[in-house]
Amino acid sequence: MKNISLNIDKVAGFVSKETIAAYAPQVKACIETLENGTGKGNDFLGWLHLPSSITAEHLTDLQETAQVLRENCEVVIVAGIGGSYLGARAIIEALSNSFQWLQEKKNAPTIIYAGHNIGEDYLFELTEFLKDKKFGVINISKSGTTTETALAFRLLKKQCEDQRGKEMAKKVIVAITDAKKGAARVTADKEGYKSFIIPDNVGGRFSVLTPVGLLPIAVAGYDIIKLVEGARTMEALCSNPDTPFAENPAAVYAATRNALYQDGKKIEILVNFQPKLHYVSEWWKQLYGESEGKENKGIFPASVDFSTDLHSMGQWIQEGERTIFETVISVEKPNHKLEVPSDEANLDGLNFLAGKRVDEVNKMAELGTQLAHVDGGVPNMRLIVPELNEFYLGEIIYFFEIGCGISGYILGVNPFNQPGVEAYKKNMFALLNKPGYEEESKAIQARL
Ligand SMILES: O=P(O)(O)OC[C@H]1O[C@](O)(CO)[C@@H](O)[C@@H]1O
Repeated sequence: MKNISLNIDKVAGFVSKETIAAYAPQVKACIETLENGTGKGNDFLGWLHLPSSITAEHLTDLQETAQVLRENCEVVIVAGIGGSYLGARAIIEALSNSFQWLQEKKNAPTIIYAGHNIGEDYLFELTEFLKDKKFGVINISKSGTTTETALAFRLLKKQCEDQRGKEMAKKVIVAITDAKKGAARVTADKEGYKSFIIPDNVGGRFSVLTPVGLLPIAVAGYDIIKLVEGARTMEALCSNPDTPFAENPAAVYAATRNALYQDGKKIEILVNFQPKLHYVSEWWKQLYGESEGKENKGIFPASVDFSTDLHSMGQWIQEGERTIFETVISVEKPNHKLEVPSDEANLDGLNFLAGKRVDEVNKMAELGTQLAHVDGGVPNMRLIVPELNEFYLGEIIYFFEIGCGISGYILGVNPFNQPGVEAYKKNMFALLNKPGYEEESKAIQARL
């Protein structure tokens, strides 16, 4: 069976293959540091061997819980923010029919996301939509205290209990949170919800292969066993310090992006040519942004959906400041076949494409874009994915996770903390006069 692979040929005109290969000893040392748990943030390495440590019993428990939600809900709300929803959304959207929620006949509950914003209209419209729906909630928060998620859950819990009764609510609300601490844990224990634990040593952005991602994915009807199998395959290949550098795609990825960064390429754009991958990019942006953006360092992770964004951001990428490089997620084979029809009148002049698959057109757009961007001064890597299924998405998850751990260590930061995100929270709590923030409230009021 094929695996995902990384092609860096189109980086060679910017940093040489020798420069990248010279990172091999450092990369090996970074993998050993991860493996031995001797580096920065070593209390958050639970993701490293997570795929191989997931038991069949755990997967069965998740599948059985998913089944309860599938049988009792038309809609399931996944309430969470950042790492507590992006991984699930990335996988579910990558695997779903693009028009899933418009389908009349459904074989799984519609998954809706909440708790990732504080938009009053969003929450109002959601509660309105849910009024006549049999809905359930998966409440996900590692800390159990994140304001966005807690606020949405407060509304959803009440509505679910009012609409479906306390007993049914107990059945269709599931909590995924810390084993002991946080408001989500307290509520789950008090109300008797089924709950799953987010291990202490797995940070939010590395948690997609814990119940945080696996339960929503199973509820949506996707095969979590295959997803974990894919991740295990990459774990065996990429977390082994003895895998030769050139055969370890995550090692090569981490080395290449750092070599480019040293060469002045400060922005990495994750590119896809399949709109279903939009949320894979959103997940990736948090993974790399929170892990590396600190100590006034770090590649800025950006993303585009092509060819859509070639008609908006394409100009900037082709001719703007030359501080960017691209990593393209290139899916080899689509899951469906659609040919361009021939048309006798040929008014649109497209008969030269008649009989070709739409994907052939897309692939030429991809190749043409790569060549144009490289000509324009944008180094280009390609992550080649044989097809979009659970197995390869599992490979993608682990590839990017360990690539991030290695890359953060090359950069010299702690890739597993996120101290910077507290600043806005502190100000918001002070502005809202949260109990315990009296001093901060006074200080911030004086600044306004
Ligand atoms: O799961 P929690 O604790 O609600 O946190 C959600 C997200 O918020 C952050 O902690 C940032 O505040 C992320 O790192 C995390 O993924």
